[in-house]
Amino acid sequence: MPTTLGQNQYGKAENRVVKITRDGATHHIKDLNVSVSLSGDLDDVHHSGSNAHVLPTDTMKNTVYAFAKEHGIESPEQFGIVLARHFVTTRAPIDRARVRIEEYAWERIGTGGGDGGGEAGGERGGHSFVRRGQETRVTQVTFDGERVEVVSGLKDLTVLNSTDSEFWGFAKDQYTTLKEAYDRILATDVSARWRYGWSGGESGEAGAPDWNESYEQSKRHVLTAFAETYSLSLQQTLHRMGTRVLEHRAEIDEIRFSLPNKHHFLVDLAPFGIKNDTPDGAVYLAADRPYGLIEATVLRDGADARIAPDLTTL
Ligand SMILES: O=c1[nH]c(=O)c2[nH]c(=O)[nH]c2[nH]1
Repeated sequence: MPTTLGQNQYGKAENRVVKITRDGATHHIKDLNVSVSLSGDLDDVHHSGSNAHVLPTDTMKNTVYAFAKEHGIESPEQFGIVLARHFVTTRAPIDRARVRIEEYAWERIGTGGGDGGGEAGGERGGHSFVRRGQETRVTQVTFDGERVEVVSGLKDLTVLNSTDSEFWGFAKDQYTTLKEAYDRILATDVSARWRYGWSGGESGEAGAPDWNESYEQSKRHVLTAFAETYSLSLQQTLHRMGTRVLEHRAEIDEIRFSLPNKHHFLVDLAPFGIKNDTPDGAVYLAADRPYGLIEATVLRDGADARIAPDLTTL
């Protein structure tokens, strides 16, 4: 039966790279999960089994580790760009490379020395780390031989406002039982992806944003907007978070969020003769499912919407 080969790509997924850089007794750690995927003139391997155009995924794995040593890991974005350019520019049949990276953050364990976990972390603290429990930093670099596209962001950044959130005036039908809320908990695990306007210099990273600074500031603006918005819905909070990032970070053109609404239900303690809506606080049941899922993109005026709707695929 005649068939047509559709979109295809191949690569090595989830290369776990830990790089230690020694600066005397003070060590630095970078901990990444790197996934490479290549596409191009790969019809033959699917049709006839000829592997002439197939750089082994094992080689991709080796390249990731060799580049970590040779080029260093300044940021996940810089590392992804170097890798993506390498595969497209050195392999004629390959016309597109996509590199996805997650970064797991570590912080120093301070062991005395009085500096409470500063640079060296005390006498013996320069090589002891504890995993930072907050968010995971993510990036995706795509290179098609001409343009670099960088989409970065974060996931699993859990935040909660214990007041300044309402939800009322919503549409109602015969199945609506939700009570209007004038003072509720608003909590979510922020997943965000932002796309940079920069698309690569003639060579290397000329004119590229300061990736680490951009990440830290964007995260800060997301958190500040969450904390400072008096919320009438999670949708409104999402829009404020996106707008704030675009207002303050000129290098970003588009930002998308996926926000689970982590519902907290006031527990009915009336059967026990206990009033549970007192002004001095209340007890809630933190439900894990089902959850509302609020997703939207905020764009700089005139920018293209290029971040895929489903953030779980990124
Ligand atoms: O912020 C909210 N947005 C909704 O769309 C919604 N729907 C719902 O039941 N609760 C909420 N809360």
